[in-house]
Amino acid sequence: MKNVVLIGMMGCGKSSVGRVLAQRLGMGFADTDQCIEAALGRSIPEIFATEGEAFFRDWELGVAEELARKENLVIACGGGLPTRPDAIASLKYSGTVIFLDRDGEDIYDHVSMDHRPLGQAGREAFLERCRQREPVYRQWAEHIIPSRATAQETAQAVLEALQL
Ligand SMILES: Nc1ncnc2c1ncn2[C@@H]1O[C@H](COP(=O)(O)OP(=O)(O)OP(=O)(O)O)[C@@H](O)[C@H]1O
Ligand SMILES: O=C(O)C1=C[C@@H](O)[C@@H](O)[C@H](O)C1
Ligand SMILES: [Mg+2]
Repeated sequence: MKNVVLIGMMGCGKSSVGRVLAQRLGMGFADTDQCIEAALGRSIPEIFATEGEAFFRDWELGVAEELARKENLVIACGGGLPTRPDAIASLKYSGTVIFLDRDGEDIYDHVSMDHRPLGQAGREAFLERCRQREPVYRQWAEHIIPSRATAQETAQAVLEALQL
């Protein structure tokens, strides 16, 4: 089976929905953020603080290319992965890309930004990043699924969109 690739803003629910989806589909689960943290033995905030964003994005590309060679996976992408066209292009080639569309205000007001280095410049900066990213997510997505219910309900909506 082709991969199912989840994209969307940080905190929209890719990791939580992805885990539920993988279980429901009997597929494996991979999370690009976790792959990078495991490979480097450091947390995302540490990586951003010591190496910077460009270094992280290069790793993200490498992980995307590696996962794209596999199949039968639900892949939760890092929120910024689609800002590198080469990274999301390789994953799109490997599967179906789903944009989990959750309102930026809802995310900022309810999701902790403690471990999200690019979420720490305040509410307006976060919402501006959402506005910049939205067309990018839309451009790559085959399906756009509102992510405003529980992870289970959002996973169910993804299954229906995939007709699975
Ligand atoms: N559809 C949803 N509606 C409301 N809250 C949700 C939804 N899906 C997940 N959540 C909650 O939002 C938080 C962020 O979810 P999650 O970590 O899955 O986001 P993410 O998209 O993987 O973020 P990141 O890009 O930073 O890895 C979690 O606390 C999760 O329980
Ligand atoms: O949206 C982003 O740029 C990010 C989202 C997270 O998944 C992590 O990849 C990291 O915090 C950066
Ligand atoms: Mg995640």
